[in-house]
Amino acid sequence: MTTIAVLGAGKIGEALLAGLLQAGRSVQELLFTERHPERAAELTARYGVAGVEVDEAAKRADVLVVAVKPQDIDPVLAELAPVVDSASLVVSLCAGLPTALYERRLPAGVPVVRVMPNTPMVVGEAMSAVSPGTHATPEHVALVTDLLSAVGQVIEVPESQQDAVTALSGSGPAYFFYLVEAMIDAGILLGLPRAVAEKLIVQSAVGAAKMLAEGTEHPVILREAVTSPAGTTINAIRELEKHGVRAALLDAIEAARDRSVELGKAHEEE
Ligand SMILES: NC(=O)C1=CN([C@@H]2O[C@H](COP(=O)(O)OP(=O)(O)OC[C@H]3O[C@@H](n4cnc5c(N)ncnc54)[C@H](OP(=O)(O)O)[C@@H]3O)[C@@H](O)[C@H]2O)C=CC1
Ligand SMILES: O=C(O)[C@@H]1CCC=N1
Repeated sequence: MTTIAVLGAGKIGEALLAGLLQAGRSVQELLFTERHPERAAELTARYGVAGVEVDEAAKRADVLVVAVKPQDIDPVLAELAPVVDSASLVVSLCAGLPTALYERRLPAGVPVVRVMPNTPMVVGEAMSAVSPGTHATPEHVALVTDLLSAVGQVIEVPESQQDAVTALSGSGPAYFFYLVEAMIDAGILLGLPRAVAEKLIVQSAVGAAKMLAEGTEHPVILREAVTSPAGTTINAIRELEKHGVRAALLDAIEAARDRSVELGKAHEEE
């Protein structure tokens, strides 16, 4: 039995707990820490998982998953430093934070694996990218990969690519939700009841995602197949091009990458 403690069970930490439970992990294999007792009580009531202090998490867990905001990392590392050693495995889900930061602040030899997951782990469809730090062995990577495979797909990338990964798949679900939200609004503009607009767009998204996931055709071919000569779709595409939606996406994702780099730089010291 591998015991996993989530340090900071906010949105992504809760998604991980929920996804692991959904995938068949027992509540005895999971722990979490939270700084507000009300939040801890809410999570325990919802999932049956125990909320503990950091020292107990370090004592009982094989894997310590850090899931606090990057801006909140300093006190977490200060709490972890006296209670972890090279037998622990620290997994960071934090955007921008390099494994080198953990290696500087924790005792020598503590293995660290940096992961960028995303929230679809609640439905077993996460995309997670893992990168080992200096002291993480292939076995550590395999353990983390195995853990995350229960809640979605996992790839290994060089740590130098993690800021780009964060901008693409870490934040990616938000871009799709944003587009869906805008398309539902378009349905309202055209006079459809909200519930009807939602059903039409959500099922279109599910269908399109399934076709993409099958991977038999390139996205361009799939789009062309919808775009009939002198039909409706090409009129919409012309408007999207006119409004620079493609360029906006390139700029948006580049900006997300830059923010990830900046979050890491905030801890570039010592
Ligand atoms: N949300 C997402 O889709 C993704 C997030 N991430 C990364 O995951 C991390 C968390 O993000 P997210 O879940 O969105 O953020 P949240 O703020 O929702 O979650 C962080 C949680 O950690 C708690 N916390 C903060 N400090 C401590 C501490 N010292 N001890 C225990 N708990 C603490 C926070 O409490 P409080 O509410 O009091 O601040 C909060 O509940 C970030 O680093 C982010 O980059 C990675 C991939 C995707
Ligand atoms: O917005 C954020 O900073 C986090 C990291 C990736 C997704 N959410």
